[in-house]
Amino acid sequence: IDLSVSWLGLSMASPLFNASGVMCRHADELDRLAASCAGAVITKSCTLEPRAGNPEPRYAALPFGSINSMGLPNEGFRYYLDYARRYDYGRGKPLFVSVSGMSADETLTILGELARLDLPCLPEVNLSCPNVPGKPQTGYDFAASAALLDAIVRIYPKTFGVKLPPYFDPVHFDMMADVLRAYPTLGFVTCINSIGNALVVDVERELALIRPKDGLGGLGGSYVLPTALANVREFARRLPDRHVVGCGGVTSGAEAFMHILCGATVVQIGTCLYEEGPGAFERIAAELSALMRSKGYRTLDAFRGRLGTP
Ligand SMILES: C=Cc1c(C(=O)O)[nH]c(=O)[nH]c1=O
Repeated sequence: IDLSVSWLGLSMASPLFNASGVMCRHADELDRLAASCAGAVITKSCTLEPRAGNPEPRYAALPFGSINSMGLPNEGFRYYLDYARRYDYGRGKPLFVSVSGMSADETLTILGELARLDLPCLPEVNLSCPNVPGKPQTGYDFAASAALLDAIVRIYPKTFGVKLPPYFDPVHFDMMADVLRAYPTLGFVTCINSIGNALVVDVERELALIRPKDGLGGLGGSYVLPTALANVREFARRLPDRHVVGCGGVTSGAEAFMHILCGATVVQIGTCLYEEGPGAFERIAAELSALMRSKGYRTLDAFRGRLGTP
């Protein structure tokens, strides 16, 4: 069974890696991911300046996933560019740098610096952070997304990707795909970010579970799997010459299989990684491999994007 993936000039021994935000804020965490069975590594979304993020409690594990309103805590883009400079690309694990400036200008400044360094890492531009009070999710504003992408391709000449929020209406799939299709250097779209502004209640204490935004936070984990799969399949259909990175609700080999069957090239793992630790990569890869064997598939290409309709 061959779980390898070659895409965007990269080669990965496993299609699984971390979702930005989980186990990737500090260099030691990133090194731990690089030493794990993950096929790649992506950094926590970065801003121009370091951020402490939102007041705690800001993360809670739930029966079927998680809720978070971290508020973009990160060490600042220079820290991650420095990590990207020192990273050992020779070990065959691609590095992705997630960028989520507090403004379009911040994002452009960060990408300009990244372009100047001309490193093998790829940017994943976050259009979907739901947890910075007062900061809208760019991905839900199609004109703002197009304007940002227009500016990005002027200052960043190489391949990049975007992290999208979940959409819930075919018209929105059409509109966002029309925006993204206009940028030939947009090599991948990551679907999905957390489902924003959910509210989880502690009945006994009669309190919201997390503090920021009076309890509103992004939902992750099994709760979001069906929405994630729909977004993966709908964008893979609309952007057949780009890659879709699946993200959302992967806790097992079967769910990784679902994402790839829906068209994902590779798959990110967030909540499950946060709760289980990096051993999740080995376990899920082994489960995926066993499932493929039972179905007679030897490679991911044998079933990628082949979901049918009854
Ligand atoms: C980058 C901020 C994000 C955060 C956060 O830092 O609160 N949480 C998410 O679920 N998705 C994000 O994109």
